[in-house]
Amino acid sequence: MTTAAIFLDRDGVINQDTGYVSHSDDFIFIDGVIGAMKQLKQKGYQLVVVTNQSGIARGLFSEDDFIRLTEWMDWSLADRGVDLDGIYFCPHHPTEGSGPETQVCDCRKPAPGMFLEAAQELNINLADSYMVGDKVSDMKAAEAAGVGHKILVRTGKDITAEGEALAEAVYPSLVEFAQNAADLT
Ligand SMILES: O=P(O)(O)OC[C@@H](O)[C@H]1O[C@@H](OP(=O)(O)O)[C@@H](O)[C@@H](O)[C@@H]1O
Ligand SMILES: [Mg+2]
Ligand SMILES: [Zn+2]
Repeated sequence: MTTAAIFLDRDGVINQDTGYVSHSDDFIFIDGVIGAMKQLKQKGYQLVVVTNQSGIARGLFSEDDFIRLTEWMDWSLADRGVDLDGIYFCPHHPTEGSGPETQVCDCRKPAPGMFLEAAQELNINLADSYMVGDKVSDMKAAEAAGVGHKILVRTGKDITAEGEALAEAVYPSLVEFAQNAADLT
C-alpha cells in the first residue's frame, strides 16, 4: 500500500531562513508551523523533509553539525506531538567548496533525487503528494519527481513570477496551507 506525503522544504518553510542555519541557537520555528504539521499528520499524510544543505559542501558547517541540528529539530517536533516520517538532505554543491561534497549530484533540488529515494523507502504515492517550498528549485524538483501538487509559501525567499507560474497555489505560510489541505483519513 502506498500513502500520500507532504514534502516540506526546511529553510523558509519550517524555520526562518537566515542563511545556512547550522545550530539550534539560530533555528527559529516559523509561527504556527508545528501546529500545522500536526494537523497535516492528522489528515493522514506522511511528513517528509527535503532540504538542500550546500553549507556542507561550502565548508560552512560539517555533516555532523547538520545531523546534530536535525536531531534537535526532530526531538523538538516530537515533544510537540509531531513525528516526522523522513528527513532527506543534499550536502552537495556543483561548484562551491573544495571537498568531496563539491560534485554534481542527483539530489540537489531542482533535481528529484531526494523525493525519489523517499518514495521508494516510505512507499509514497507521489502523484497524490504535495511539495511545500519557498523557491523555484523546490517546485522544479517536485515537478521532476512527479509530485502531484506544488505549493509555495511566503515565509522564505521572495516569490518570483516563475515560481508563481509553477505552483498550484501560494499561501502566506504552512499554517494556511494546512487549513486548506484535504483530509485523507
Ligand atoms: O530551503 P532548504 O532547501 O531547506 O535549505 C536551503 C539552505 O540550505 C540554504 O540554501 C541556500 O541556497 P544554495 O544551496 O546556496 O543554492 C540559500 O537559499 C540559503 O539562504 C539557505 O539557507
Ligand atoms: Mg527553502
Ligand atoms: Zn546532492
